[in-house]
Amino acid sequence: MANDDGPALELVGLTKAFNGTRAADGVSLAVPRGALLGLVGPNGAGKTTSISMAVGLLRPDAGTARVLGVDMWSDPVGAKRLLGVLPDGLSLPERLTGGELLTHWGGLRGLERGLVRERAGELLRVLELEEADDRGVLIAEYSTGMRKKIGLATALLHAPRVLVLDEPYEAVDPVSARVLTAILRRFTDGGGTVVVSSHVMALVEGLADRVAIIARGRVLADGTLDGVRGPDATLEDTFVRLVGAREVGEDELAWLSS
Ligand SMILES: Nc1ncnc2c1ncn2[C@@H]1O[C@H](COP(=O)(O)OP(=O)(O)OP(=O)(O)O)[C@@H](O)[C@H]1O
Repeated sequence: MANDDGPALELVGLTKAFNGTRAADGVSLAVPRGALLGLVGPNGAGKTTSISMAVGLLRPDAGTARVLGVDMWSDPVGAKRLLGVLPDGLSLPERLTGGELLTHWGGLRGLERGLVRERAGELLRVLELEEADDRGVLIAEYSTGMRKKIGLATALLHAPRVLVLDEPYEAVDPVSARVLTAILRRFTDGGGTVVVSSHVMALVEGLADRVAIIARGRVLADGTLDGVRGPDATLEDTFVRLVGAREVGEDELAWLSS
């Protein structure tokens, strides 16, 4: 059973090595209820690995995750019921339309058919996928941004309490990005909790109230946006200071300007 207090999502010492190298090295985070947390880090930092372990897609070597107090690895069904996930590189059934996917997904989630029809129609409309659906466009024909949006719709369909979205804004046009932000705000206003990974610092600054910076498989900073970046710095300044910036030397890639 979900508990009534404590964090919405807890990552506890999550560790995973690939070929002897630790992609996540004791990642611990507590995301309070109602928070919108931005998870940022450079390429290869371990964001996707940590998220995948947190949502039950990748078995950790050590550590665990709890969703509203429900342990992901001892009660995966209970934990996943509370969770909506947009994974990295989501694979979708290409021969279905968006509407068919949502109908199928709702059935798998054990939702009543009428409710699925209602919610699916609303999600397709709000995410501006309705017109393509009316024309019978298959997911195989979707653009990258449309794939993100239908993935998000599957994450929302069962009205989860915690959303974990890996790069949800990637390839999404500015109008759809606004819709996505409005959906996430409504979700947190209603007491839901969101974790969003992103490379775009300005986006995280405008969206999140909490931030965690991860690099080389470790959490370097975690807290409120103001607490992490300080009163005078931007999130990007803080990120570069903690992660370290690489300058391109004058003699490097010289052949590009010859
Ligand atoms: N299945 C895998 N097999 C081997 N190595 C992996 C695997 N998945 C991830 N890695 C390695 O683990 C490290 C962390 O990768 P991860 O995808 O978690 O980083 P990330 O922070 O999500 O990066 P990006 O921002 O580039 O998406 C990288 O060095 C990556 O090469």
